[in-house]
Amino acid sequence: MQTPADVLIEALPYFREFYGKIVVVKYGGNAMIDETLKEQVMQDIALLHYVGIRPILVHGGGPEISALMKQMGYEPTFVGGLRVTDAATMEIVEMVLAGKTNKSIVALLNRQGAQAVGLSGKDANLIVACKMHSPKGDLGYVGEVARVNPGILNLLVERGYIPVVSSVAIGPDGESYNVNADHVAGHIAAAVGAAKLVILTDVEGLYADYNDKSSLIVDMDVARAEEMLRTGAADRGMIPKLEACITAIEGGVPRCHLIDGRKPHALLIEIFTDQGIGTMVHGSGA
Ligand SMILES: Nc1ncnc2c1ncn2[C@@H]1O[C@H](COP(=O)(O)OP(=O)(O)O)[C@@H](O)[C@H]1O
Ligand SMILES: CC(=O)N[C@@H](CCC(=O)OP(=O)(O)O)C(=O)O
Repeated sequence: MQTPADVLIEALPYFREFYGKIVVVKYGGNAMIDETLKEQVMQDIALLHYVGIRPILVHGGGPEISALMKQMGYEPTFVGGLRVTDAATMEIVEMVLAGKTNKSIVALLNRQGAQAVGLSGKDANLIVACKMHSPKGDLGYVGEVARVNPGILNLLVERGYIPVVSSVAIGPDGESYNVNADHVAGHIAAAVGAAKLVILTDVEGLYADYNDKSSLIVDMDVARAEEMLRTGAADRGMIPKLEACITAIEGGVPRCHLIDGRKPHALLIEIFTDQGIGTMVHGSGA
């Protein structure tokens, strides 16, 4: 029978491995809706901070954007997991993500004793984007990351603040772009040299076959992630997540994880226990 001390001792090698390192956490979608879970995620992030890890939180908020769009009489449309974003939708996206969602996460983290600072990709030109030209059609103001200027993030984490980043980016002429939050997380993880990218989502992890829940992939390399994108085995919301893992790993991040944000304290289980959780993506041969 494991005692509380055993649990802490099991975590010791992980405290040591990640002490002083940056861990980028992507939090979004449906895992963000439940208030109890939300509070637990904030506790986990505060805990990372208090054991000397430097977390950066990148958040989404797709369901909240869709809810406000519907309230305002617009019908949300997605192509390949990305929201078709006309000018009116872009305004709603910015109001929700950079406004309400970002500030509510900051407030929740600060209630856990952290010093969180909310940023959008516009602050200090953190995320510069250009229009995404998708082969699937014109997505309007959907952006792809052209450049990350991580200076502000490094400054904040060195001073003990927890950056909370929304995925609204700035274009070359100062215009706003709606960038998928998974894509932003992948680019930020690469730009800051994170030790890990952890993406919390609303499934156990990546299934080889989504219709077969016994096909959870525990561990895979980038080549297999690319293959799953090519064959369509990962579709809808999983597409940007796998793309984010590939971007991060190609940018030097050793490991990325897709984990179940509906599971209480999934983040702590992933980082501090031997068992791990969800799907780990790593470089070829790692
Ligand atoms: N092979 C797969 N394994 C797991 N999930 C998949 C797969 N293919 C598609 N999906 C879908 O991806 C979704 C996760 O993406 P999304 O809903 O955008 O997450 P979030 O809202 O957390 O950003 C899952 O709920 C599932 O419907
Ligand atoms: C282009 C695009 O799709 N942008 C996303 C941005 C928010 C997001 O990514 O939220 P989740 O992480 O909750 O899905 C959107 O408009 O929904």
